[in-house]
Amino acid sequence: MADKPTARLPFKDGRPPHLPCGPGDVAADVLLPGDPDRVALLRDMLSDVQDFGRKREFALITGRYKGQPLTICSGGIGGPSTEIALVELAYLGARRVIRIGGMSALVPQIATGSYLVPDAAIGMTGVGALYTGQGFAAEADADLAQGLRDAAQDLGLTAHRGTVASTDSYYLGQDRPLPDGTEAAFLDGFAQAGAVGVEMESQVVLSVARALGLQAACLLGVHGNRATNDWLVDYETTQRNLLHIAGRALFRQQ
Ligand SMILES: O=P(O)(O)O[C@H]1O[C@H](CO)[C@@H](O)[C@H]1O
Ligand SMILES: O=c1cc[nH]c(=O)[nH]1
Repeated sequence: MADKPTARLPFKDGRPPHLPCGPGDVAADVLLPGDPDRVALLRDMLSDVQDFGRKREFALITGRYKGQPLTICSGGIGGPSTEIALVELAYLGARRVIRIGGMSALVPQIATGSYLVPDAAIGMTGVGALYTGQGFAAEADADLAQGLRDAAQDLGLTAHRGTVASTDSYYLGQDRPLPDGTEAAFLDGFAQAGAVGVEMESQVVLSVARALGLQAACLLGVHGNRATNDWLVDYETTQRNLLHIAGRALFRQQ
């Protein structure tokens, strides 16, 4: 890679234009939450932490989880920022990526406080369509996904299996009312296509990771349930369990 940034690839001395870090700063294994505050929340669960700070929505730390090197990097909300994070992480040496985040279930059987490890992500994200083609499912790495389900079970936590739907929209695209009362009806279509949950990034993570040759899977805490209208007000425990499940899955495999 050139030392001098070019318009085509604006890295400087190997440092990417968006993530707050450079060569040698990223571990092969990466957890990708959406919210930068979740990087801070999980920080005390790692040892030997190097904090590279934050640029825009991208906060990044690298440390050790039970002795193994691990990076946690936030990717923001939605496809565009998530694609940026994944591509820059891949340039910096990431090999396995797990999206850790939240979703709402579309079926009553998947209760708030439980987890979903999708086999695949469908939906209507622009980045997903760009990388995978409109209408195609993006598949998780089967071994990594099964490792996450096994790890959850070992920890006594319930991890469901199924398809998740991702969308670029939190309000209209997820059938939430706008201030003038306008409501859409996209969730039935996702459920009819086989999805059991909805959120905003899994289709992006799985399709971009596949194109980059990264092993990737998603581990989603169930923050809401659209069938029962239940909403988890405090999801700190769920978020911290995401790190325990993911860490166990990543490092048991080796
Ligand atoms: O919990 P995170 O990873 O932020 O994910 C979910 O929450 C955000 C919306 O509030 C979207 O990014 C959605 O996918
Ligand atoms: O309902 C929800 C919950 C989390 N994330 C979403 O995108 N939607």
